[in-house]
This record gives sequence, C-alpha cells and structure tokens, in this order.
Amino acid sequence: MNEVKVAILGASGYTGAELVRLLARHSGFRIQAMTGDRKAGQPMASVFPHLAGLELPDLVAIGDVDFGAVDAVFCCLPHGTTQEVIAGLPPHVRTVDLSADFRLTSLDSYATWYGHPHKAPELQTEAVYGLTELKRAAIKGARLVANPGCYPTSVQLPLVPLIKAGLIETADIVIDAKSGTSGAGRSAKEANLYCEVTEGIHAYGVASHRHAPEIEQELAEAAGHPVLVSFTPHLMPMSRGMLATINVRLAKGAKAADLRAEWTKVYGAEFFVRVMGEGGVPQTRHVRGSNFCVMGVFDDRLPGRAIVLSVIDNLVKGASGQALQNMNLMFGLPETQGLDQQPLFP
Ligand SMILES: NC(=O)C1=CN([C@@H]2O[C@H](COP(=O)(O)OP(=O)(O)OC[C@H]3O[C@@H](n4cnc5c(N)ncnc54)[C@H](OP(=O)(O)O)[C@@H]3O)[C@@H](O)[C@H]2O)C=CC1
Ligand SMILES: CC(=O)N[C@@H](CCC(=O)OP(=O)(O)O)C(=O)O
Repeated sequence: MNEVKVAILGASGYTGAELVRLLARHSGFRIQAMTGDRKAGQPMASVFPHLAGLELPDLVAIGDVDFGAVDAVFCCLPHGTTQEVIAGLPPHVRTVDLSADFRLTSLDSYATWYGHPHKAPELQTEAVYGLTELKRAAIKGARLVANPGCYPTSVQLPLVPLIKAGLIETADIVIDAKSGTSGAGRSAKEANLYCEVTEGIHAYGVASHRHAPEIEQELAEAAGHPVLVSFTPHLMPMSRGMLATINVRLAKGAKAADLRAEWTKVYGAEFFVRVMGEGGVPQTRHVRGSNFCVMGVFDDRLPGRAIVLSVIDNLVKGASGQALQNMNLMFGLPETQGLDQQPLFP
C-alpha cells in the first residue's frame, strides 16, 4: 500500500507534536503538511527542538494547506475552532479530530456545555466516537472520528464493560481524576504557570466539567438508560499522566474479582489494555509515553463497594496515541503500528 499522506492541523501544540513523535517511526503515513497559528512560518525543529533531525515540512497557516494533496487529517486544534475547519475539507479526506467538537451526539447538550450552537450539525451526525477498543467496527469505515477526551478515555475503558455485564450499579459512580498539566495545552494561561501548579494539587471544574456529559453519554449507551456521574478533575504537578480513581457500588453479590475477570474476558486480546492482578495498583509511571491503559480494582472496606483505578498518558492513549490507533484502523494498517513502544520508566 502507498504511504497515506496526512496533514496535522495544530502541529505546534502538545498533541500535534506528540503525533509527529509517534509518526516518526511509522512507515504507513507521510506528513505532508503541518499547521500552526502563531508559529506558522517556522520550522518544526525551532518550535520543538526535541524533534530536530526529522524530515518535516515547515509549519504553515491552515489556509495555505493543499488539502487536495492529502488523504487524511489529524486535527489538533482547540475545541470550538475545529468545526468550520473540518466542514471545509474536501470529501475524500478522512479525519480524526482530537478536540471535543464532535464528541457529544446531542446538539443541545453541546450548546449547553460549550456555550454556543454547533457550527457543523450535519457532520456531527456522521462522526463516530473513537474509543478504539469499544467502537472498532464503526471507526474502520468512518470519515470523521471524534477522538475521546483524556478523562473520558481513562473512565470509560474500565467502566463500560462492567456496566454492560451488570456488575456495577449505574446510580452511584464517583470519579476522582487527576491530570498532568500538558492536558491544558501549550498556550500560556495563568492557571498553568509553574507557581500555580507546582508543590500543590487542586480540583477544578468541580461539579461542572465538560467531560462529565461525555462520560455520561457513553456510559448511558452501555447501560441502555441515562446515567449521571459525580466527576471531579484535579491538576497535578507533573507534565503528563492521568489517574482515575472510581468508587462504585457493586451489583448484588459481585466482588472485585468478578470485575477483574470481566476485564480479562473483554480485554484479554487487547494489546493496549492491561489488567493488574489482585493487589495491583496502577501508577501513571506504568504508562508514561505509551498508548497503554492499565487498570486494577479492589474491594472497598465499605460493604458492596469497589475502588477502580485506571491510568493512561493523557497525551498518548488520552489523545495522540489513540488518534493514531484510530487512523491505523481507518486505513487498514495494524492497529499497533507506531505505537508498540513500552512506557518510559521511571
Ligand atoms: N493536551 C491533552 O492532553 C489533550 C488535548 N486534547 C484536545 O486536543 C486539542 C489540541 O490540544 P493541545 O495540543 O493540548 O493544544 P495546544 O494549545 O498545545 O495546541 C493548539 C494548537 O492549535 C493551534 N491554534 C490555536 N488556535 C488556533 C486558531 N484559532 N486557528 C488555528 N490554529 C490554532 C496552535 O497554534 P500556535 O501554537 O502556533 O498558535 C497549536 O498548534 C484540543 O482541542 C484539546 O482539547 C484532547 C485530549 C487530551
Ligand atoms: C489538565 C486540563 O486542563 N485538561 C483539560 C482536558 C484535556 C482534554 O481532553 O481536553 P478536550 O476535551 O478539550 O479534548 C481540561 O480539563 O479541560
């Protein structure tokens, strides 16, 4: 098969740069164009010196990309700026959008959580939610994949199989999640300054984070009825990594061992999902720089409850790695291509 020609929109941001790093060892895709906004006109190596030595096109503005010459687009733009850009692409181009713009299937819900009406509603109906392990068949044939958010990925991978199997109650799901600061992107924001983040930890978006409806949408699909969750994200003084600690009420008679057995049944053949044995505590450093999701579960001391733990790297399985996994699927390439490296430890 010929190389698939791709454009990376927003290549001067964290997820765009992470895609370039992953694609550097991928023989199936060729980077044809890369865009920046403030950084348009610059060589990639001057924006990201860690990527020096790679043969890459210089960053250009989106308006200067010849989309007729590309087969696929990774869209790494801020949410809210993506809909009109993707709507303007020629019909032959297949896209994985890393932003939140096409994730919510309800346009009303989108308008409520993102503060404006959807700008490409016809495309929203076409978009496929791209949690690879759980939506593989639909992703293969999709023209537009909405890559899941990092928090939703870390929560849905462990919970969806448990809900489908009726092993946990859907009325009482409490999620405490923690993210590295790269989750907030590279552009300067006061809240992400070193002094605001280092030597401390804080919750944000308490009872109001826009990933709650995304999590609920997919859990509801698994349950077959509406689901509400309690979701509290936290910002951690680390550059990358994400831990979700999820407290659940077990279905009558179920034990942590049953949850673990269900994961093993569902994910046993999955390359990127690892289930820890009894007593195993997933840590962010078990997945750093990799596309893995590692999960574990404990019986709580409170009767009838369990504590589910799940870790991913927010920039890899939570963003660029899963985007590449999806693009591999869409173009009939091995799903693990470019993604089979082990985590960086410590
Ligand atoms: N970081 C993460 O862990 C995750 C991020 N995401 C999502 O992926 C997307 C990208 O995130 P991330 O890489 O972290 O973001 P960054 O802020 O690091 O990068 C944003 C990119 O978009 C460009 N850009 C910004 N505004 C515009 C505009 N108006 N028009 C054209 N280009 C623009 C920037 O260009 P320049 O810098 O040159 O101005 C940069 O290349 C976001 O939607 C984010 O929510 C999803 C999951 C996880
Ligand atoms: C630490 C941090 O700020 N994280 C981001 C989530 C990153 C992500 O997945 O964002 P999208 O839904 O936009 O893709 C946040 O809380 O908004």
